[in-house]
Amino acid sequence: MADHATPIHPPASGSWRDRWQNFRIRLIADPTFQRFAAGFPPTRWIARRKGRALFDLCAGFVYSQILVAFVRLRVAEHLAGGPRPVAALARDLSLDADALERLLRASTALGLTRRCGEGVYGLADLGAALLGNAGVAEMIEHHAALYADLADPTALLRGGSGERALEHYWGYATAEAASGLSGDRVAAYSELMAASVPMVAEDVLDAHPLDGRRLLMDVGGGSGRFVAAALHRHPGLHAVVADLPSVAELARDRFAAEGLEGRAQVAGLDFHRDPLPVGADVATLIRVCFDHDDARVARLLGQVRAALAPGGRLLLAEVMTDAERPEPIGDAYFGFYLLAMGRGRCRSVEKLRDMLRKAGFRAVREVPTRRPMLARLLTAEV
Ligand SMILES: C[S@@+](CC[C@H](N)C(=O)[O-])C[C@H]1O[C@@H](n2cnc3c(N)ncnc32)[C@H](O)[C@@H]1O
Repeated sequence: MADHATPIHPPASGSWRDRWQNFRIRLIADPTFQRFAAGFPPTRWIARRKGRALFDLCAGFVYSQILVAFVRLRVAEHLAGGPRPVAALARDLSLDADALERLLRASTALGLTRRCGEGVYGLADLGAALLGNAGVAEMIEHHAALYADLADPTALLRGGSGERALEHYWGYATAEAASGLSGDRVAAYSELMAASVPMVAEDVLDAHPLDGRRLLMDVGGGSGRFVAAALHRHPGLHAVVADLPSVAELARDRFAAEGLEGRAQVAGLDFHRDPLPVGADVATLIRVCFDHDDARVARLLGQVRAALAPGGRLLLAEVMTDAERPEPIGDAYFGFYLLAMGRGRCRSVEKLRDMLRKAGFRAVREVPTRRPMLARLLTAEV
């Protein structure tokens, strides 16, 4: 590795911290030091931990594909009743017992299952967590499209050629006229969003109950699952979902099926082109802004502010990143997911706060949510 390594030069000047960092980096890149650190008792554990972290980075795609097999074969569901012998499970899954044991050993190493005795496996914490979460399983299946787009990551960074799988999947991201997207083009992503939004809805509505609010407008509200959750919690509340026409129809169907049609309306529109319905005293943008570039988000925030009634409040919830310290979900996962999709970026609280202020909102506040890795929440006043 070090034979091909580019020499690292210390900066001519800089703080002692920079000089120390540069010294460390040169040292770690040196193969002689690597060998020494791996054997020297005081540094051995650090070297092993870092080596393991680097190996996990190399092997991450294999781990993900083991997870896909685990989900597709519904292993967690088959172990929900308790530990089972491999042979019996193999019969249920129509899989060769050796192949299944290989999968179970791998999923045990990854914390999904545990070995309970010779040839017997049961669920471990991560496998059990999957059981209670249909949205995660759908997301794992959906990752097949992202996996295809990431096959050549440098081509992706260079802009690539031809339509990417995610670009096609999220038809609105790069469409010239998103309001023309047919029901077929929006069905898959709307279903995926409906499967994954309940946890976000719970966290947002727990962090910021809508007591005392009269009319909620959920902008980019998808097939209405967030609105349905809000209406079930707050019997005095009315709501409107503003989304693309074919998605708004899905929300209309949901409201009819859940007996909410008297309290929930839909507005089929393109929020980049058409005005939003006016008069709501609370608006929500749930997992919407990160799909779009800055200029469009700035315009959309201005539109939402103009549509809200005096005294109205906006709740903006999505994954946010840290301005100073890049982190895995916002910067690595969403950074590349949105790159494949063709639009959007994960923004920091500071960036969104600034955009909200520029759109005319005041008193922007972050309200802590239970699972910030799913969504952080900003509120802003008209
Ligand atoms: C990532 S989904 C989030 C859906 C929902 N808020 C949730 O969290 O499950 C983004 C939503 O924004 C809608 N959307 C995207 N571009 C739009 C546009 N130009 N006009 C109206 N809706 C749009 C999509 O149809 C989709 O339902």
